[in-house]
Amino acid sequence: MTSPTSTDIRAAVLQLSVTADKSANIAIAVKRIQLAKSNGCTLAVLPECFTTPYDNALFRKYAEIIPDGETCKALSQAAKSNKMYVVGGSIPELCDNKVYNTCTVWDPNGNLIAKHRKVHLFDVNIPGSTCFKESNAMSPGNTLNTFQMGTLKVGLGICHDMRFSEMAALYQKQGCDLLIYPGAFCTELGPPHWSLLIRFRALENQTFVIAASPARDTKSSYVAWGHSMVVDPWGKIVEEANEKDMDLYVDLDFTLRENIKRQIPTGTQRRTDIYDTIDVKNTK
Ligand SMILES: NC(=O)CCC(=O)C(=O)O
Repeated sequence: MTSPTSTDIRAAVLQLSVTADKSANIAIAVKRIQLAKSNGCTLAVLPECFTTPYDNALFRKYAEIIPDGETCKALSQAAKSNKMYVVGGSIPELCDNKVYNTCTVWDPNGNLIAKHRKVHLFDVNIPGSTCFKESNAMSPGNTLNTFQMGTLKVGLGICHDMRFSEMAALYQKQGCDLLIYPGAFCTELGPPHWSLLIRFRALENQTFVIAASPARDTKSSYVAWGHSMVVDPWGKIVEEANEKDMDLYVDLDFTLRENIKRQIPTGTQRRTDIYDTIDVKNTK
C-alpha cells in the first residue's frame, strides 16, 4: 500500500483525448494509469469529463451511477491493481434523476475515498466568444470535499470552481497541501485565464495545484485548451503540457510548501478581526 510521506509524491497528469466512444475513453485512461505507475507515479489525475464529449446534449446519455457504473468499476480496479491514488477527473453522474459533474477519488486499495460534485457550473455568455450554460444539463454540488493521501490533505474542485478564490481559501484553512482541479477550459478563455487562475490559487494559498485538461480536439463542438499543469506554492509552473494528447509526470516536494509557509506566513497573518472567509454550511 502506498502511503505518501510529505515529500514523496510523483504525480501523473493525464491529458487524455476524449472521443464519442465512452468505453474506449475509459480503456485508454486505464492504460495511461498503468503507464504512470511504470513511470513511478503514486497519484494519477484525469481531466474533467474524460469519458464524455463536453456537450450539454450528451451528459445525461453518458451519465452513470456512482459507484456502480462502468467508469467507477474501471477506476477502482486501476487504482487497486497499480496501488495508486486515482483522481478520476469527472464524469456525468446520474443520481435521483439529476445529472452532476462529479469527480471520484480512489485509494490504492480501490476504495472510493472522496467524491466532489462541481459546485460552480459553467454558465457564461460572452458575445462573439463563449456561450455555455452547463446548468441547462447539470445540477450543482453543494459541498466542499477533501481527501487524505497519507500525511497530505487534498482539496477538490472542478474547472469553473477554480475561479472562486473563497473555495480555495477554505481548503487552505482546512490545511490542504494540494488542490486538484480536473478542468476543460475552452480555447477562448484558456489563453487569458487558465494559467493565471491556477497560479493565483497556488500562490495565495501556498499549496501545490494540479489542473488536468483533456487534449485539444479541433473537430469537437467544445474545443478544450489543453495545457494541463502543475504549479508549486511559490506560484511557479513546474510542468505544463501543450495542447496535445500527453502525460506529465511531476515530483512534488512538499518541503517547499513548509518552507514558504514559514518564510511568508500569510496563513497566520490573516486579519480575521476585520475580514474572514467562512464556511457557512459547516458553521451553522
Ligand atoms: N468546463 C468548465 O467549467 C469551463 C470553465 C471555463 O472555461 C471558465 O472560463 O471558467
